[in-house]
Parts: sequence; structure tokens; C-alpha cells
Amino acid sequence: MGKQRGNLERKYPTRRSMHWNLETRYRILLSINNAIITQTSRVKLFQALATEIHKHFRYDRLSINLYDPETESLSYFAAADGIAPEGISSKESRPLAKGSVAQMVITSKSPVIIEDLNRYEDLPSVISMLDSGLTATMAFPLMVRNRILGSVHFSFRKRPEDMHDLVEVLTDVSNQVAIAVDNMLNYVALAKVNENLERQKRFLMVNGNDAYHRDHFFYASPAMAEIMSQIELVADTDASVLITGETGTGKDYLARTVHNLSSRRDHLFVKINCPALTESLIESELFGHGKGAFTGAHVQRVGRFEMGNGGTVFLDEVGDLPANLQAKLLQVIQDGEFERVGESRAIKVNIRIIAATNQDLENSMRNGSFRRDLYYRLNMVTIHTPRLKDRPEDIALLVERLTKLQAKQMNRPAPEYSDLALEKLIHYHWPGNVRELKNLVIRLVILRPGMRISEADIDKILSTFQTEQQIPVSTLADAERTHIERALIKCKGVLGGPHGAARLLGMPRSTLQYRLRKFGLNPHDYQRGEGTS
Ligand SMILES: Nc1ncnc2c1ncn2[C@@H]1O[C@H](COP(=O)(O)OP(=O)(O)OP(=O)(O)O)[C@@H](O)[C@H]1O
Repeated sequence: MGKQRGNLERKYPTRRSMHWNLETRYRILLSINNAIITQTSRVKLFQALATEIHKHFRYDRLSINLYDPETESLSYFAAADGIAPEGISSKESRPLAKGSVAQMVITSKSPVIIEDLNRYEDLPSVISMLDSGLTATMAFPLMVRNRILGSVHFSFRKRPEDMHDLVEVLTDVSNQVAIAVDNMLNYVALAKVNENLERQKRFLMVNGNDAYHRDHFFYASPAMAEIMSQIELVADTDASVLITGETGTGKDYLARTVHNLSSRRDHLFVKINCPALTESLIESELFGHGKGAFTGAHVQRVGRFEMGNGGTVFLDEVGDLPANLQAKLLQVIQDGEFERVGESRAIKVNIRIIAATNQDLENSMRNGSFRRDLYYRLNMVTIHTPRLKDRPEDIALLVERLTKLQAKQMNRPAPEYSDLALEKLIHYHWPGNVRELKNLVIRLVILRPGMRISEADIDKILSTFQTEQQIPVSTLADAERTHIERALIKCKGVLGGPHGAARLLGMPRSTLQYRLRKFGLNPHDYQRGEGTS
């Protein structure tokens, strides 16, 4: 289309409307606004808009186009109201056609008014309108925060007599429509994000941790059977539960079982590994923080207690909680509320607390490292998980079931155990409890798939376990020094360059030199590619 013709028809004097004085205009805008703000779907919003606009103006076709700048395409916000010209698909998105009315509005970001469509027969989009009896059209850009969302089009069989006034009023109406469309798009996008999160949450709750799957917990001992019946009794109450026992005895699993058997099962089980909480971020991790609460807090963060609302918060290794947090935790348990870091608004939560420890908390209370009042809050019910060696009835069953399970998960044939091999396992002292047994089984499934396991095999694997446990763990500084020395030997004392130790260690030469001074190492001592001792 000739640009001149478009501009010519687009220019309108801004004069006060004869028909619609200011008061009437406000009333119209208010009634349109009221009709659209409560809508929660695109279709309903569009219908409400069309109905409301029709009360005040006569049109023969109303449509809203959404523009996608990335693909330079258009799609309808909802099916158009009124006359549907042929050849315009209301479902799929279509490229923004050159010379179309929508393209002119979107690229110029200003209204396009065509009083007589007959004069623009050369435009494809006009032909289909003319064919369906439309003779005039007005299109307005939908702008929000300087961004073009699309265009709204009003078309007429007969040119309205009050065209000039109508343009003025419809410009205001279009601004209103733009806000409503923007809100709706954001609303729909947010609802989608929420739906996805909800789906992911459900997936994680069902499939999250196979190690703690309900059918993957095995026991045959009366001691464990007694514990399971206690758990069933306590699960559907809100009583706090303290689970004690050595590492690897199944405390974590039991905590999840309490949650899964309770009416809180549809909410989250939030685990807090107390020793892993770093001093500096501990509070924001647990209670969340407001935006800008401290340097680096760019967005608001929901803490673990808030996440667990309605569900269960599991405090693993609670004996390691520092004193200041013990006080805070007590307060949260007592009041059922807390504040995010940097915010003063109290957040109410309904959580059930389960705590676990392998420490003797009674002793910690006596020596003052654990608060007595917190202890009594945490252990309305105490469940003690016995060591594996104290429930030998479980061992054979665990070996057999875990072997089958692991073999299936790794898609390998399960090894079989000789009687003597099993006997050996039953009499082993299992310092790492079930976790250690599970590790042993995993190794056997990997190293001896489908084979028969002899007593000698068990002896061998248990001796490697013991050796591993006996190798002393060096300090980080010692490990770093040894590692740097290995690099110096390999590079024959050369620090810089492509074959130097700095490159090998992935650190700047200056940093390496600093470390050498710190450890009292001299690169010259390694020139022969050997160590100093
Ligand atoms: N009875 C059981 N049946 C099957 N697997 C078990 C059983 N008990 C423990 N496990 C497995 O042993 C591993 C350790 O269990 P869990 O994490 O519950 O122990 P824990 O007492 O919480 O250990 P920690 O104190 O070190 O956190 C997990 O992989 C768990 O699935």
C-alpha cells in the first residue's frame, strides 16, 4: 500500500468529541474495565469485552491480534466477534503480512483508520474484508510499557457517521484493552508455571528418592516390626518425633515413612541436613529472605520452613544445630511463625517436626550444648533404630532383597550367595549398618553379576571395606601440599608455560607461587622429576 494513502487516512484532528463528553467516556471506560478485570481466561475476557463494547458502539467485527516479535507472526487473542472474512484462520499463527492493516499498526505503533476499504483493493487483507461486506476499519496498537502486544481491530459494514469521535474514544478503549490483554497473558503464563511446578512437585513426591521407596524397605526382626507399629500409631498425629540411632540404620527412611503415613503426605517432606548448613546463610536457608535483605539477595527466597508448610520438616543430625539456631527453632515450633531475613512480617506455618540424631542428646543437654527446652519439644515420641548387628534376623533378608533390587535397577543378573557367604555376612559387625550392607551388595552386583558368591569373596570385599575405613583421612592442607608436589614432579619443577605446573593445576602462576611459599616448597627440588624424600 502506498505509504501516503495510509498516512493520509490515519491523520485525525484531536478535537473534543461531540457525542461522548468526558463524563460519558469515563463511564464507558469504567464499565469496560469492570467487565474485564474479573475474567480468568482469554476467551471469557474477549467475550466480556465484546459484549461491553457492543453496549456503547456498533461494530460488525471485533478482533484482537497478538504479535510475536521473535517470529514476526500474528495470532488471534481469541476467535473474532462478528463477521468472519474467509481465508483468515482464527487458530494458527500467521506471518505478519507486508502491507496488511495489522502490519501498518504494529510497525508504526499508531492507529490506522480506513474509512473506505474500496480504495485499498490492492491489499490482500482488505479484499477478504470487502468480500464479506465490510467497508471501513479502525485498528489500534496495543501498547504496554512501551512494548507492542498486538492490535485491536474494529470493522464496519457501513462507515460510522461519527467516525472522528469514535476514533478518539476507541483510542482510550484500546489502551484499556492493552492492559487487560497484558494482564491476561501474564496470568496465563503464571498459571502455566504454577501448573508445571505442581506437576513436578507431584512427580518428585512419588518418584523422588527411590532409596526411600515404600516397597524398598525390608525387615524381619521383631525389633523393627515393633518400630513400624509405633510409627503407624504416631504417624497421623502432629506429635514431634525424635529418631535416634547410629548412622545408616534407616532413620531418614523412618522419618519419610511417618510423613507418608500421615495426612500431610500431599505436602512436602522437607529435609534439612543441619551440619551442612553454612553459618553465613543458615538463616536465609531456613527462614527465607526478602528482596534486597543483604548483598546478593536479588530476589525473594522462600526458606525451608515455608516450603514445608502443611507438610513435614525433617531436621537430620539435629544435635549439630548451633546454639543461636536452637533458640530460633524453638521459637518457630512454639509460635508456628517466623520472619524472613530482612522482613518484619510474621509468616505463619503449620509444620510437623521430625528430628534425627546419632548423638546422645541427653548427654549434650547435660554438658550444655543442646537446649533442654528444645529437646523436650522435639521428642514427644522417641524412636530408637537398633544397630544392624543387634537385629541379625534382618541381615539375610536385606542381602537377598537389596541384591535383587539393585540387580534389577542396574539391569544385571543378580549374584547368588553360598550358605557360608551368607553366614559370614550375618556374623559381620556392620559398623556402617544398612548403608554399608547396601554398598557391599552394590559392589557385588557390579563385580560379580550372576555369579555365585563364596565365603572367600565376602572375606575379600569386607577386608577392602575395612582397609578403606582404616586409611586415615589427611587434612585438606596436607592433601593440597601432596597434590602440588605431584604436579611439580610431573612438570620437573617448571611452573609457567604450557607444560608448567600452574597450567596443570588450573591456577594462575602467582597463586601457585604463593602456595609454594606457604608450604615451604622449592620448585628446584623437583627438577629431576622426583620428590624431595
Ligand atoms: N530396612 C531397610 N531396608 C532397605 N534399605 C534400607 C533399610 N534401612 C536403611 N536402608 C537404606 O540404607 C541407606 C541409609 O539409610 P538412612 O539414610 O535412612 O539411614 P540414617 O540412619 O538416616 O543414616 P544417617 O544417620 O547417616 O543419615 C539408605 O539408602 C536406605 O535406603
